[in-house]
Amino acid sequence: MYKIAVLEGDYSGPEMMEAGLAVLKAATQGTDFQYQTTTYPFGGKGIDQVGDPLPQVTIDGCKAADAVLLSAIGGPKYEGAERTPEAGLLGIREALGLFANLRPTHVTKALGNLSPVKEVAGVDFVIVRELTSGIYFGWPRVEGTSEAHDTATYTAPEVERILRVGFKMAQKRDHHVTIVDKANVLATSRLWRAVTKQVAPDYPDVTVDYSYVDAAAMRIISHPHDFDVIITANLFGDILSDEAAVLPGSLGVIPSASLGISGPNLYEPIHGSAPDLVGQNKVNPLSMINSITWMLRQSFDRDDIADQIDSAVQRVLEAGTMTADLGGVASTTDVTNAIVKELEKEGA
Ligand SMILES: NC(=O)C1=CN([C@@H]2O[C@H](COP(=O)(O)OP(=O)(O)OC[C@H]3O[C@@H](n4cnc5c(N)ncnc54)[C@H](O)[C@@H]3O)[C@@H](O)[C@H]2O)C=CC1
Ligand SMILES: CC(C)CC(=O)C(=O)O
Ligand SMILES: [Mg+2]
Repeated sequence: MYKIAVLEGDYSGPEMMEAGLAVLKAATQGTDFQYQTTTYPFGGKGIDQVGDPLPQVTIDGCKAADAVLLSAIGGPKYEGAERTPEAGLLGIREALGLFANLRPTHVTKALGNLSPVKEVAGVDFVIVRELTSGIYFGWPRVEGTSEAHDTATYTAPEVERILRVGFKMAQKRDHHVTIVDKANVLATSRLWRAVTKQVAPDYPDVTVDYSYVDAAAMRIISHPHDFDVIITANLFGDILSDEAAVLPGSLGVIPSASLGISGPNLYEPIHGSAPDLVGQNKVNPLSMINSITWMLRQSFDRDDIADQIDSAVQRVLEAGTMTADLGGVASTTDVTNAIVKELEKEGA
């Protein structure tokens, strides 16, 4: 019996988690995939329930699980809290040692026509984002009214381990890595380049190029077919992955996987808690559903079940059942129920 830790999120987060778990249940019904979910207090819910966005019970429960599913946290109610939901999010990534965050941009046939950008069908790249260091974690941090400080820090081993994740991934894809940095300004970026030059010879079948982050931001939209694996620092990966989400038409379809050295992986949509959509049955559940298929493949080696969900999703999109962010008129539950129905047809 696999153990899945569930962190259900704030604002629109729980609606997405409910949709994702309904699809997981339908897809695994009648199979030998046995699992139990346990929900832990986390983020804004952690603050509301026990006064802490990341209580110890949640860290312990996640560490003991086989995989963690997380739906986005945060929102207006928690702005200015002493310990914010976002601090809890950074904390769980650190506590589980999840240093590699994989964020794919894959424009399938069904999504190709929905993009505001031209000729994007077939675009397929992955952003490999360093997740537990850089400016989001650097010290000192000084919060002030007349002056404030954030510190960007990287050590060579931190850079090396994320580079190796990206290079190995490129070996299984199109053998092309782009390092995105700001080496014309930042010392940390120059360290990334120096470490890349040491690591790259271990992967002779992979071509490496470098792009400053400002130019990369433009090329992701103007020449998205140029990329295969982008490896980049925490802050740049956060920003560029939201930008890249424009290519398949919406943030609401992009999943992510966060991997560590050992212990459970964590799967979550890349976007936030969409407070503007809360309670309206409008949020796109596909980013959560796609996160769950990734979990089935990566943590449980169940490509068979993941493939069934993926094809059910494609059929539902091709039939035009989609939420407003993709230009449709369907609700969250319409999309979820349509996917469940497709899965039930397969199982029948
Ligand atoms: N992993 C996490 O838990 C993350 C949490 N956040 C937090 O989320 C809160 C809201 O942040 P925002 O800047 O508003 O970003 P957001 O990603 O929640 O929303 C940005 C825009 O995208 C739309 N959107 C996002 N997900 C969608 C979906 N599945 N379907 C349809 N539309 C969707 C929203 O409606 C909004 O218009 C903040 O407190 C932020 O700190 C932000 C990013 C990641
Ligand atoms: C909310 C932040 C802490 C992180 C973020 O935006 C992300 O991981 O995408
Ligand atoms: Mg983000």
